[in-house]
Order: sequence, then C-alpha cells, then structure tokens
Amino acid sequence: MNRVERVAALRARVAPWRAAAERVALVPTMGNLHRGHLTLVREARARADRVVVSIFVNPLQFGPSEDLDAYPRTLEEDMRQLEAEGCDLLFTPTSDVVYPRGQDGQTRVEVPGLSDLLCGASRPGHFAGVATVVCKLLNMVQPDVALFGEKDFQQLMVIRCMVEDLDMPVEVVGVPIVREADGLAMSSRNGYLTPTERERAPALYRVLTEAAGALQAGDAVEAVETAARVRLSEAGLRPDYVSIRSAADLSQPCRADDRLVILAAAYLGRARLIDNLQLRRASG
Ligand SMILES: Nc1ncnc2c1ncn2[C@@H]1O[C@H](COP(=O)(O)OP(=O)(O)OP(=O)(O)O)[C@@H](O)[C@H]1O
Ligand SMILES: CC(C)(CO)[C@@H](O)C(=O)[O-]
Ligand code: BAL
Repeated sequence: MNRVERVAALRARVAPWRAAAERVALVPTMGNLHRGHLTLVREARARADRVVVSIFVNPLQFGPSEDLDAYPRTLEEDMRQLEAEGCDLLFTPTSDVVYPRGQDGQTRVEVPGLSDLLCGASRPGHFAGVATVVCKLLNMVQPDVALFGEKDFQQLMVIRCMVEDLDMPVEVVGVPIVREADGLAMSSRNGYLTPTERERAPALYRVLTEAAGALQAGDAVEAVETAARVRLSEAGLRPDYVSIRSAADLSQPCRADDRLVILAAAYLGRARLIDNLQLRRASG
C-alpha cells in the first residue's frame, strides 16, 4: 500500500488506473480505524478494482468547543489494518493541503434544510464542513464509487443530496451499521467512554430497538419518541434527540410513509453517541 499526502501525488497514482479503465473506490475516514471502517473497505474492494482510503480529521466540521484536538490519531495502527485489508492507496493530507487558503478562505458547500435538523441543530456548521471536505475529496480522487456508513445516516443523506444537486459523477453507497456484540454501534468516540460508561452505552441501541417494536405495534410517533428519551435518561445517558423520520428524506413521517428511521444522539461522559434504526411500518 502506498501513502501520499499531496493532491498531485494522489492524482499521479490514480491516473494509470483510470487509463487502464479500472474502477476506483474512495472510502473517506477520520482514522482511528475499527471494524466499521474495515467493512467499508471490504465493500469497496467488492465494488471496484482499486481502493483509496483517506484519513483526514477535518477541522471544518468541528465546532469551537468540540473534540478536534482530542480526536484519536493512530496512523501506524491504521496503516497496518489497511494493508491487511488490501487497500491500494492511503491519502493522508494535512490541513494546509486541503485548505491552502485557510479555513476561512475556503469555498463552502452547503446543503440547506437537511443540514439544519437533528445533528445539524446541535452542531451548527457541521454538515457544511462535511459537505465541503467530501466534495473536495471526491474532486481530488475522482472515484467511480464512494462508500459511507449508515451509522452517520444524516451525513449520508447530506452527501447524496450534494452529489445529486451538483451532478457529481460518482455512485454513493451506504453500508449498514457494524455493531459490537452488545449492540453498541462501533465508533471512534466509543474510546472516550470509561468502563462504567461503556457498560451503559448499549442502552442507546436497546432503546431504539424497543421504540421500533412500539411503532410496529401501532404506538403514536410522538409517544414513542418521548418514551425513548425517558428510557435513555433512566439508563444514565443524556438524550440530545430521539426522532422518528421518513427514511427517504428525513421529513416528519406521515401515515403513508412505510420506510422510517429512528435516529438518536445522546451524551455519555465525554462522548456524544449517535445511532439509528431503519424499519418498515405497514402503511395505512
Ligand atoms: N459502526 C459503523 N458501521 C458502519 N460504518 C461506520 C461505522 N462507524 C463509522 N462508520 C463510517 O466510517 C466512515 C468514517 O467515519 P469516522 O472516521 O468518522 O468514524 P467514526 O467511528 O464514525 O468516528 P466518530 O466516532 O468520530 O463518529 C463514515 O462513513 C462512517 O459512517
Ligand atoms: C465523511 C467524513 C470522512 C468527512 O470528514 C467524516 O465526516 C466521517 O468520518 O464520517
Ligand atoms: N463520523 C462523523 C464525523 C463527526 O462526527 O465529525
């Protein structure tokens, strides 16, 4: 596996693949890789001839009081894992490479509406930071396909919307959530949890599962959301939001929506955990 830090070097590596009509996949990450990321890489290998992984802790998507400095950086171990997964090329740009004019001088990509809800309401500017860096990474690599995890469900919707609105010639693939044995969605930020908090953390998925059962049994959306928030608090988590939405566009669900998604975010110690569960409801 080769590693490059600059855009010209990246393009020089990708160009011969393109010339040979090979299909190229991109898996954007912020590093500190776990089984969730490696599943994306495996899926990328199944869908393309060449796999490029990027590791970049994007300052533009962090708020001023968030964990940019504390975010775990484990490049040596990440490289070992990527090598074992058969990644062809690792792109590890610095901030200067991605934002040569500085963050304030950077042209931004905004996806209105979708970016303002849920995680976007709690993290103002976050999704503009995500859309901007993903747009740049897609332009740098010019992959045929790019893969993202459904754990970050809203992020995936924002990226799909951006790609459609800007006519970007790339296929966006969502990969199902990879979980620990006790149901906790894998996430780099799980590493912030103390042993006691780690024991409490699976309550997030448990509460989502119970909420899905209640919805399928015919309980009203608002009652299910309220009950889920109470259950999270009882389990020792501080709910940010629990929200039941249409899985098609994250709008408030109407009776006719059969594909729903229950999304939740909750604080636990130093971590802000997110998770979601998609379900089908009988329409009527
Ligand atoms: N458990 C998971 N299952 C599937 N995809 C995942 C999982 N965790 C992360 N991903 C995906 O991996 C990609 C890179 O994510 P990122 O590097 O931010 O990891 P993370 O574990 O989500 O980190 P964080 O704790 O900061 O949210 C994203 O597309 C994300 O949705
Ligand atoms: C997509 C992404 C790599 C953009 O920085 C990040 O938001 C992430 O890791 O989910
Ligand atoms: N995985 C989402 C990236 C973030 O929370 O900034």
